[in-house]
Amino acid sequence: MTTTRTATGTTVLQATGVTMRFGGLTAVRSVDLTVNTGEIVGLIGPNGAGKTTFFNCLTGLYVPTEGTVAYKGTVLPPKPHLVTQAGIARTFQNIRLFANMTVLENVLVGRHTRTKEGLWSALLRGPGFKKAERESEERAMELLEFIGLAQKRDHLARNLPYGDQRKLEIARALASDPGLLLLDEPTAGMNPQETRTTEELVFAIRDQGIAVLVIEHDMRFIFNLCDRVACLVQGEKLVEGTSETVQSDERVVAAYLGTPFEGAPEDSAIEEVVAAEKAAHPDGTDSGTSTARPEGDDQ
Ligand SMILES: Nc1ncnc2c1ncn2[C@@H]1O[C@H](COP(=O)(O)OP(=O)(O)OP(=O)(O)O)[C@@H](O)[C@H]1O
Repeated sequence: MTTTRTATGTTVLQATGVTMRFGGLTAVRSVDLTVNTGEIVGLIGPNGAGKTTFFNCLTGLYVPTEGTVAYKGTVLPPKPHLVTQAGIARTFQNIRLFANMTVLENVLVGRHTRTKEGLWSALLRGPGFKKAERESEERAMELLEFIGLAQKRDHLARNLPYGDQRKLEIARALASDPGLLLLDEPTAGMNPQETRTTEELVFAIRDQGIAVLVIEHDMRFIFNLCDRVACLVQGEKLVEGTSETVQSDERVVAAYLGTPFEGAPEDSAIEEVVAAEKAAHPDGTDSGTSTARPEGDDQ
């Protein structure tokens, strides 16, 4: 697979002031984000930062409390099928395949937004329907070739190894011929080899002219892959920039590692206490300051 970059250019996705409240909880607060053609953009942030909620706002699963989502300059109505029809496809954090359908059938399901034949045409199986069916199957097979699952077209989805199931989800998303693909933790649960293959696959998707926005916790994957990275913390966009900028930003490091709480003793104070304890108990007997969990404390 090639990893040649295509030129970045026009704006594909423009999210403006997206806010999502659940009762008293603001899961996403006034987030702006753009993705341009030819780009792979990463969305990172600690657990509960609002990444998936933001994806759900982009794809019409949630109606944002405030803000707009535009695709190629047109503001999208918050309805998943209209968002897909417009040109945005996604995968989910947890695999959502049709387990008892074949690999090919799963991809064909993803084609339905691009087939124009209606109910009567399908029931009567007229020439128009048969032609559309043939074209859909050809496109589905092209996609299976692309992701390397053509040989397994007749396998049931549930019998595929985990890494192949994740690939199949991506093929199904690509079946709607999107201009923007949203990937929610595509490497979750993968071994390093599978992660590397996924990285190559995402580059290849980008090289086909599809912009990509990806949520991921694997920082090595994100920083290798992305042209730009945005970091959400507690629903707000904390930092956005190149991989180099974001990975060296102290606020991002602090958000992941946790900032010291107010009033926490400084390192020098801790060292003083430890030294005093050692002096009082040079033989190493119990100092009473052990950090071991007390028996029966299972918090
Ligand atoms: N449908 C919902 N109703 C109420 N609260 C929700 C709902 N969906 C998400 N939340 C809350 O919104 C916040 C953001 O959750 P979200 O799943 O978007 O975070 P995330 O960054 O994707 O986390 P993770 O990395 O763990 O997947 C969390 O506090 C979560 O509990």
